[in-house]
Amino acid sequence: MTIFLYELQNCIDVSRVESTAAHDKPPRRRDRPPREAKPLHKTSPKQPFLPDRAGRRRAQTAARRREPHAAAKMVLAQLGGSISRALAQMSNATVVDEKVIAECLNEISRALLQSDVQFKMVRDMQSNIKRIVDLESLAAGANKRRIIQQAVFSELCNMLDPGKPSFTPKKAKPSVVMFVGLQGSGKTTTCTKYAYYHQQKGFKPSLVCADTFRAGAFDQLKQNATKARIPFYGSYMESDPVKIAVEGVERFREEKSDLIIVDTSGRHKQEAALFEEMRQVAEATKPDLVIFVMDGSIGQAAFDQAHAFKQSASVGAVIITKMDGHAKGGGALSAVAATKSPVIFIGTGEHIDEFEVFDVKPFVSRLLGMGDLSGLMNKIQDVMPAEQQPELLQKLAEGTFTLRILYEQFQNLLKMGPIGQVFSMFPGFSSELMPKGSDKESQAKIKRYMTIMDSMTDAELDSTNPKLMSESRIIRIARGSGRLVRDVMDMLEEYKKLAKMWSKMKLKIPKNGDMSAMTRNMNANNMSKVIPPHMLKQMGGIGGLQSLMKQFGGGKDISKMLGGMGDGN
Ligand SMILES: Nc1nc2c(ncn2[C@@H]2O[C@H](COP(=O)(O)OP(=O)(O)OP(=O)(O)O)[C@@H](O)[C@H]2O)c(=O)[nH]1
Repeated sequence: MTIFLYELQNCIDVSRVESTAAHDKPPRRRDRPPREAKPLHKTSPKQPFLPDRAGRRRAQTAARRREPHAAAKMVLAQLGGSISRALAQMSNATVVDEKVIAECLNEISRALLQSDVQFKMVRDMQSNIKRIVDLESLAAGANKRRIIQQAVFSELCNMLDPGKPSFTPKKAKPSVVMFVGLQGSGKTTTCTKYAYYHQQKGFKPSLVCADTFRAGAFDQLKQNATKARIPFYGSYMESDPVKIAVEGVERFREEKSDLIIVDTSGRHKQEAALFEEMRQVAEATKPDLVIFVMDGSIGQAAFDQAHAFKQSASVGAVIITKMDGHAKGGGALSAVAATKSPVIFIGTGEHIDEFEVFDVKPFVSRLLGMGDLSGLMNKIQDVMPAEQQPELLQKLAEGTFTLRILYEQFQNLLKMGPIGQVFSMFPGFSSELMPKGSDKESQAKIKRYMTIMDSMTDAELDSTNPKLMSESRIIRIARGSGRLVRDVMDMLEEYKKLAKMWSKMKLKIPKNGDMSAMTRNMNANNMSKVIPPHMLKQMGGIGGLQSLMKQFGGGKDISKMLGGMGDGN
């Protein structure tokens, strides 16, 4: 845990860097009539050409007209931050009376409205909370802040939960799932992620590319599907998406695929003809589920656009993409309201496995800065195989914090997903606290360190002797990894700091091998010595750390988290 905390704090320190990722999109087919300016949400790296200055100005004006409240867009993390602040301000008040509660609710409503949530939803939420928090009927001494926080929590959960689960595919029973969404929302990428997720669960998925609108769509799907070894169907020549969809579905039904995924063309709200095409594909393939893919940054326009899709195809579920880092996602609540369908997954990166099942309660809990400890524990247990844990503890207890251990922990940390998200799983933290871009920067830093370590010998990786790293070795490692000598020295400095921290932990492994006894000495005082001061401050000092550890369930769960060998395990 300390390693994770330490690495998390390193992420907060890093300065913002611009992403240089480029993704060129092939030009659209020439046989289509020319289209209007691209929608605002289209990611710039995918622009097929760079318009001249006048063209850019025209596009910007058009974009502003389409999204009048773009400036008011708030990132989801900011929404959580605003709500948490409103609640915190209320708890600072000496007496919680009607006026204080009204102010707090107004503050929360303002934050929700600014995050693109529909006015009616906000108004309903406000009156529901007022009903729950009826001051007169509350017993004296009741923790009003907690009751209000709980009410806000359950109201947000209600907003995100349409009350009916979506269709879920069953193994060995053929289902057709059709993906719809705006241009560039991440539909094609998400189709493959969805197929891959189910393939890992034992399904036999297949992909049909009925996107005949974007010239590169078939190649993109083909490439992704090939990498994931998922059968695909599409055509370079055929321009009728309905024909391709029907042929693809038939082919894969014959091949006994139990999850046939149909990718359709990207839409823009105004393009009525394309909406009609989507309706025809749905009519011809009779999907069991239509999934609306929405870019997490769509903002204010989310409700109307989701509503437009719902009207043209019977949307049964929503997937929100680009929720990694600081994606704007206030519209998620509106999309659920507009489609009356649940969010089932979120996309957390460009890679195939950067895809998470969406669970309403942990999500809202993180949003409100209440953390998601069970999610965090699951994540840690997922990435650190149980059989590795006792061995790691044993080594740490012996004071052998080697570079190899650090390398393995880096691997685990990267597997845990975007660091901002891991961060928000700690109660009291919000990913809002992290500077923009720091997620990418910290991941890049970890990968850089790992590249350096890849150029080390086994003896160097397993050594605990700091003197081993002589000048000549450092120069050799820098040359081998293509990095500067200074980079290697920086990495070694970080390693030394961590090694020192672990030596302060003074873990004692009892002779009888009872690891729980060892982890019991990880009390708040002990832990506070190894947590970087500004991180400790954010946690609310030793008191905050104590309550965090209590929430983990004391030594027992910490031992579970660290070693999976606590009492009764
Ligand atoms: N960071 C991040 N990028 C994503 C995510 N999902 C998709 N993308 C990226 O978003 C861009 C658009 O994705 P596509 O899958 O091509 O979008 P599309 O909706 O199929 O596009 P059209 O065919 O034009 O409709 C690509 O660069 C993807 O790599 C995500 O969850 N996180």
